[in-house]
Amino acid sequence: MRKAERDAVIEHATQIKQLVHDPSSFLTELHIQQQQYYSIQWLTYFNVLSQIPLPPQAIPYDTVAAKTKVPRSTLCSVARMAMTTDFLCETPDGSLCHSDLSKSFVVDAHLRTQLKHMFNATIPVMAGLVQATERWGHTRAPNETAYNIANDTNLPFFAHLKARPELQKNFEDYMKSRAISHTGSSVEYLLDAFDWEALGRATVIDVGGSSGSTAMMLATAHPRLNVVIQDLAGPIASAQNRIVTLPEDIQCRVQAFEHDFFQPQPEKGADVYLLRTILHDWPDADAVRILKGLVDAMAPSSRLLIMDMVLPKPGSGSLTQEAALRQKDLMMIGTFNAKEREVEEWSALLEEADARLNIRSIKRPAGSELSVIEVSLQYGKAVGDTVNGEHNSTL
Ligand SMILES: C[S@@+](CC[C@H](N)C(=O)[O-])C[C@H]1O[C@@H](n2cnc3c(N)ncnc32)[C@H](O)[C@@H]1O
Repeated sequence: MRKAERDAVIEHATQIKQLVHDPSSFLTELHIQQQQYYSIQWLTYFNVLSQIPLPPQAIPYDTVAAKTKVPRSTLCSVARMAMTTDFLCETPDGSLCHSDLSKSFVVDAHLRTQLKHMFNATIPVMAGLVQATERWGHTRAPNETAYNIANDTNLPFFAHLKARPELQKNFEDYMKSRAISHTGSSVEYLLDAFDWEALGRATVIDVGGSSGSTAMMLATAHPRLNVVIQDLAGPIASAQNRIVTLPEDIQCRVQAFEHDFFQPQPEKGADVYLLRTILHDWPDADAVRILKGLVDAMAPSSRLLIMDMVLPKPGSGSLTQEAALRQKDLMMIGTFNAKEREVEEWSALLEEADARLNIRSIKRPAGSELSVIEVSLQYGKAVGDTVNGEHNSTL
């Protein structure tokens, strides 16, 4: 089934369920959801999934319990709760086997990375939000967040990653896996949201480009593009390791340099400056500093592409899509005291950075969680090309 059709079915099912719920059934469902979540976490933590052979084979509970050193009865109860989400199944003779869903998390390393990231990084942050709000209230400080509570550190997120290389690697792996395999945040959507061919021979600066998934994808798809990845030392080292594995004709058009985006931008007058999932990590004051640094480097013909979420108004569209975006908004609050932004907030942010920054268009390719905001440097509003395709909005 195509993603758009699947999303539509899930949306209808969600709406129907909400129509028939009463408070009691709602409460029961909340209980069930948290137990389903913790069951899958338990199974992952004790490496149960990797002990179960791939379909059509099955394995007795006793054998899995012995191999993973967990009590058989707990394994049985936890696995059977997970099965209520179609995660794992049981044969008629009572052996444990994979469902198509649980099998995916064994055979696909990217999905496994995202599942582990959710357990180890995302959920603990959300769990720390009560304490963070209680302790720091209205703060915007980057080290007074739920992340600081969850990780028992005084360091802001990126400084903490720098101090803990294993966390830095996990985060890079997570960003890479989402860029490659997450259906809503694949880097490929960037191809559909901007006319790259029209640039001809051009230079793209991927500001905060991490280990280079976006840059490599762009350089592969468009042979006339040179792409420069800029990031902190750790991700740049990873990017450089990946660049040397590229085919020669692509490798020569991708470069990676350490650059702090709070410092003046060294690459002046580039055709495109790309900020992909960067500004949502920062409160307005910092986001403005990042933008000002780019404005100083932009030529009148330069384009700034911001690929980030544009939050919908509450209840204005699909509930399930809105929830997926709001989940990110809460993560940005919990991790950075930052946020996802609504369209008016994007306009205000750009205006605050420099009154010449004009939004030319906002496009959200079908299926993408992220929109691409195309911005140029000029006085007066651009008219005519403010389109928004299937998923675009007019400003
Ligand atoms: C959410 S990730 C986005 C990565 C990439 N643009 C993508 O879309 O996959 C944010 C990136 O910003 C980088 N970053 C954080 N602080 C930075 C700074 N001061 N200067 C440059 N890069 C920074 C991080 O290392 C990380 O790679």
